Amino acid sequence: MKKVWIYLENGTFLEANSFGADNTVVGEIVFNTSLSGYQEIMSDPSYAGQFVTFTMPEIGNVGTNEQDMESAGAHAKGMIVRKYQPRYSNFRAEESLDSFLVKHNVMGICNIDTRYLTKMLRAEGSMMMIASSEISDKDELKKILESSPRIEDINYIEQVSTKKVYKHTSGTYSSTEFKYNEAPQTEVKIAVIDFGVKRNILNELVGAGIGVEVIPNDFIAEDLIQAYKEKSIDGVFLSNGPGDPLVLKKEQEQIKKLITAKIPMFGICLGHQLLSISHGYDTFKLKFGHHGGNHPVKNEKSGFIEITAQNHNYNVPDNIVEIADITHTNLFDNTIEGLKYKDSPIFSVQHHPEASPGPKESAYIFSEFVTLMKENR
Ligand SMILES: NC(=O)CC[C@H](N)C(=O)O
Repeated sequence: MKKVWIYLENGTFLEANSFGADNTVVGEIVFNTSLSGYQEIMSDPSYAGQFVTFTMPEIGNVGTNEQDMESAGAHAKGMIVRKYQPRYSNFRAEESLDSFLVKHNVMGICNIDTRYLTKMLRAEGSMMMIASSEISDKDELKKILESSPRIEDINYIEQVSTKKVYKHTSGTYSSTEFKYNEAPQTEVKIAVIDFGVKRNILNELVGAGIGVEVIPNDFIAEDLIQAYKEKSIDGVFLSNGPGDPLVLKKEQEQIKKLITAKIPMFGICLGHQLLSISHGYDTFKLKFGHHGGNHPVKNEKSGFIEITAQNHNYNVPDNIVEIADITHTNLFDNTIEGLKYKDSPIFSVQHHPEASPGPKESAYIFSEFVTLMKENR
């Protein structure tokens, strides 16, 4: 097998084997504890700029297929796994994970102690790293890493947002019939602002009876306010997306105008963070973030515990309770997972109700958005 070398900013230097694309790449290393869904994770645009360490020890055994893509490409810088399994076996598989990574120019790093890496990241926090299938010299890798921009210095949204407006019409995916369900009758219409949206969010919105038009990140608030006044949209959805939400100044300015216009809004993950920042409450960085498919979240309204899919490094601050009610709380670390703003038709969640990969028990949230829009029509 080909060799690969990785160097982390805390001085850790390791040799491992590589699959997927050959390259020399700098990114932020995080760990993900999901047991399944490696393809959905690699094609989730929110991972742009990051290396994902999988705690699941064997990866690759179900191959990859077109239906499970969360976007048109694979956006993570690389994946780090204990064991890469080249022999895949699944009736939906179309190609191996190796050729999938080559096609999307993403590095695969294997035969590495991912438990050691995960424990280190848990103790020291997410950090920058470099991986190379070409350079084996530690000092040279260190030099490149130190002269490269950090994740918070790069605007990854520009790379992953759509360049043109489009309508999304596909409904939710049936995991018993292995096909997309027919979209129900449209009850309300929205504009989805694409910061790197996952396809399954669009599927769930459509599946809840929402007409969906996806627009680029460089949207103009006045156009949406006009569309809302003319009743050609009933609300706005703010998507998930990569990187540090604090760097997205242009987007925050536009969102502030939508808040003032009292347009019904719903945000997931990065969208949730941008709503907080645009209300004047800046996000902070968690030590190692939440990336996995088993995070218990308490629904503060019903009292029920939902097991959720998560993928974020940043969080909204506790003092946002001055202007919003907490609707959901993470039971791993008590951080805020969901908000309903007190005087406006706006709510948002930090976790991923669309799952994909992960449990689907938070999917009711999409119907709550429909109710909110109907109530404010
Ligand atoms: N999935 C997302 O939208 C992630 C949001 C943001 N990039 C974070 O890491 O917190």
